[in-house]
Amino acid sequence: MIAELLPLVHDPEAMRPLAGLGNALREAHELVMSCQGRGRTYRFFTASRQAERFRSVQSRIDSFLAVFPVISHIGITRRLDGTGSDSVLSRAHSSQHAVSQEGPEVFTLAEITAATKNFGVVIGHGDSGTVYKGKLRDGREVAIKRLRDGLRSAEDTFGTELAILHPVCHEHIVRLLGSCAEQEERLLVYEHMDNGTLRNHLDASPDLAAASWNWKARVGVLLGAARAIYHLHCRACPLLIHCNVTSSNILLDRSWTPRLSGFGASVWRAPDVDSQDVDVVQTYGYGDPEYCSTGRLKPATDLYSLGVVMLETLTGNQPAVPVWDETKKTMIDTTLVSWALPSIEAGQLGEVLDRRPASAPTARQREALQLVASSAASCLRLHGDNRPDIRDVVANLEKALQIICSDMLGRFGR
Ligand SMILES: Nc1ncnc2c1ncn2[C@@H]1O[C@H](COP(=O)(O)OP(=O)(O)OP(=O)(O)O)[C@@H](O)[C@H]1O
Repeated sequence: MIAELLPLVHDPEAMRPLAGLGNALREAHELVMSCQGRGRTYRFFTASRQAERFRSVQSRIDSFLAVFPVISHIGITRRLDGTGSDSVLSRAHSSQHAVSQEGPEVFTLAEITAATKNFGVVIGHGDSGTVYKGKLRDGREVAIKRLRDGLRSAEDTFGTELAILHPVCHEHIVRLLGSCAEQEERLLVYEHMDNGTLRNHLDASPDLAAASWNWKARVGVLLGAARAIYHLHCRACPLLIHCNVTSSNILLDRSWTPRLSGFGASVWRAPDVDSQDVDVVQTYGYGDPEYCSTGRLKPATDLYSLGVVMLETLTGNQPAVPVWDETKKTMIDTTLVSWALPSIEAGQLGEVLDRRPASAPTARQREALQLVASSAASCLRLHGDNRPDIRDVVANLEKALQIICSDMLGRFGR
């Protein structure tokens, strides 16, 4: 497979998904050479570190192999088209949100250490590592994810985000600017998002949430996230499934534009198949029950997680809700879906609606929020095939936002 991919490394249409393959192979070669002709004592003392480096480079090579079906699809399509210039990829690239024109920047550890003032300001923690604030020499503000040393999943995240996220360029998706892989360090450098995550804002105190976090803002954030997923499912090249849509992975930039992040578990969507056999660990509370029981991943898996995010945004609750258990006489956690969905399906949205944005929404606001709630309910259907297409979700959210905006115009004359 590698032999078939290599000639495409410099192909204008395939080079972006394959950016970094050459480096990964070179690193693997250097590792093999560094082990040869060494004495037993050297091998004894360096074995575990070398094994770790082998695992790391192998996971990066694996992530390139995952794109093989897409790349061969390009070749076949191009041969069938009999043209190199108007292939499927060229047409997709001509869309407004094209892929990035350059490969990821490679930073030295010294540059990263200087940018973060020796990893001085922590802005977040995730499963795969810690995120630091930084400022590059040219003045760009960045968020730098320092992946946890020695963690296999962290190595996977590094390879996957570089191969998958870097080529994606869209107004509602966080930009991955570059990386650093030096010594044991694996670092990813993103544009800095100044206004935190959707989760941060839903957790904010009632005063703050009421002031800055009205229904227009909330539906606008959902619409941005849905447009990002639409781009991944229907426009990106190659197509992608995000696999980890959560309210903590929806960040807000300086102008409060929502931007989807957290691509460490994402996968390329194989062309012409309904579902694919992929091992993905979903965040608790967001897991698609169909995927959990079948292990078959579909774009509809992202729709389920988006449905949970929509419920969080409507109710203000976390994906796990503490409720009183009468038989156990104690508080237990239940899922937000089982807590909120029955009320929504019974037409009683008001019972679960967050009261912080407005204790009594106007009739037009209620109409818009009902539209969002119905969309959420359809995303949360058990069978993926019964969930809507992401295009329908985008259309519903656009309509809901339009109703809220025209209601505001009518009331405030703005
Ligand atoms: N580009 C960014 N700008 C500002 N803050 C960020 C950025 N990226 C991440 N963060 C902050 O760091 C936190 C952890 O990041 P992230 O969720 O991407 O880490 P992770 O290890 O991939 O986590 P997980 O796998 O659990 O999603 C985020 O919740 C957010 O608060």
